[in-house]
Amino acid sequence: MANLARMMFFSPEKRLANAINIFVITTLFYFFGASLRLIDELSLFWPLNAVLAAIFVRSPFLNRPIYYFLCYSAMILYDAFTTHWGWQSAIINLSNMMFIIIVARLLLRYSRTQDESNWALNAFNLFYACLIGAVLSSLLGSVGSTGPSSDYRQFLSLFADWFSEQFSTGVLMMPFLLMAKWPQWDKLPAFQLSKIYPLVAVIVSVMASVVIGGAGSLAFPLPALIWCAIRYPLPITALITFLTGGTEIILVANSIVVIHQNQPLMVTEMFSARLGIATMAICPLIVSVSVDAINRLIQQTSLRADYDYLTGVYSRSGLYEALKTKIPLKHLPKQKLCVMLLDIDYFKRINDSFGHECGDVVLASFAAQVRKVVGEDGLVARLGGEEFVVACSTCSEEKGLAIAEKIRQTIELTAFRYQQQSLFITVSIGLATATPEKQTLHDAFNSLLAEADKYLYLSKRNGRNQTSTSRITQQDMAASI
Ligand SMILES: Nc1nc2c(ncn2[C@@H]2O[C@H](COP(=O)(O)OP(=O)(O)OP(=O)(O)O)[C@@H](O)[C@H]2O)c(=O)[nH]1
Repeated sequence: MANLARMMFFSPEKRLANAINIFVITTLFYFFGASLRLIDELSLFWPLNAVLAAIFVRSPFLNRPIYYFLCYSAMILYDAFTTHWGWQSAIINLSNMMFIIIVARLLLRYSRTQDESNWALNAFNLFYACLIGAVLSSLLGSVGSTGPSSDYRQFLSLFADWFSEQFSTGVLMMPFLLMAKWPQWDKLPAFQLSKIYPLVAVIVSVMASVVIGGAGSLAFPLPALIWCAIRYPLPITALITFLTGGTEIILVANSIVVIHQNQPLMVTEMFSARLGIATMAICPLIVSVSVDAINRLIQQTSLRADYDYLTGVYSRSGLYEALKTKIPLKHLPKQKLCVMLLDIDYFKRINDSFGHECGDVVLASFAAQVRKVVGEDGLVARLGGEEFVVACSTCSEEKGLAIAEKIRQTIELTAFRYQQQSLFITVSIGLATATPEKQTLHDAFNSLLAEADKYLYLSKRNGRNQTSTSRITQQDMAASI
């Protein structure tokens, strides 16, 4: 949703559109918040501040005084038309702006400087940014609306109410608002009943809170939420956590979850319940971001281990993994396994004459050419240095030789570009072919690799730029091309 929302509503180039959109969104959410205030059960939420703070974080170019001023003006205008608050409206809305600006600025400052993949730290940042933003804005709001000479207890109760509302709404809503992405419907995984178990567990645990009651019941959904964090993507976990936390707050405020015998709830109890729910809500989020970070790390590590960084072809270990799944020998038992060992001729001269960087460029282009010739029929890997291996299944030894010769000729005719120069290289190839019968593919490959190495040595010794193999004569070679 980040990119989509940015494309639809905000863009660094379209300042007028940004100004109009920010004004309209502020007015709409102000209206929405004011409407929630009319419904008793939902009057505990003021989502505008969290929504605007998330918008300013997701579109950092909006963090300019003019856009802040437009938000503030929209709030003041809305109040002017719909309330009789007078000067108090200026203070209350200033306190709203304070939360929005502090949270957005803190998140932009401390989350952006960190490694993007270090989401766990970002979740902590969110918690502390909401805490600081809520304390400061509630102070201003409560002092401003009660006045300096008012009753101390009235101020404290207003502050507690204000602070717990801002903090809990921020912590519950912002993770989802910051991470939400527009779903790619065509890529959604198939439905499986087992996938909804964590969600069902959340619903059951909330119901258990209602039945059992007491302050401890507020923590009942925590294990189920952590289960969600492990099973679902980050934005989904953030959404479920937000809905669960919001539901709990509504249930407690309306005495459906009874945490205290003396009803109605005193402000300090509601204050404590809200803070508790918000604090609980951050835990699954931290688990979720940690799981996300671990998954990314595993993906990156296996990518690094399976592929050669410079050329993009398989590494030695990646080739062994790919052999298990990608060579279709087991489906075609008569097929032959063909292993070619390729070594660029006089590669040292390229490094010596044009530099190591040029050598790297040639290696990468060489690998790309080999991949192009081999196509989907085989696997290409770099064993190290300027030595590569190709493994493919063919119907005959001659077909394997034809592929090897096609590679050799393509390399010979290719002009490798480096800066303004064209370089020409040749490659020597050793080829070994067999029908793996009782051997595993892995063992067959290893013995063919050792055999191909001997033929490669022959190719080098006989003058390079040639393919050597067993029983095949020069006439066969000529015929196979
Ligand atoms: N640029 C670059 N050079 C590499 C890399 N890995 C190995 N080399 C160089 O590849 C060269 C291999 O040289 P040799 O083993 O002597 O082989 P050669 O010069 O190709 O000669 P023959 O194989 O006998 O035809 C060495 O100079 C290595 O430093 C790499 O990743 N990048």
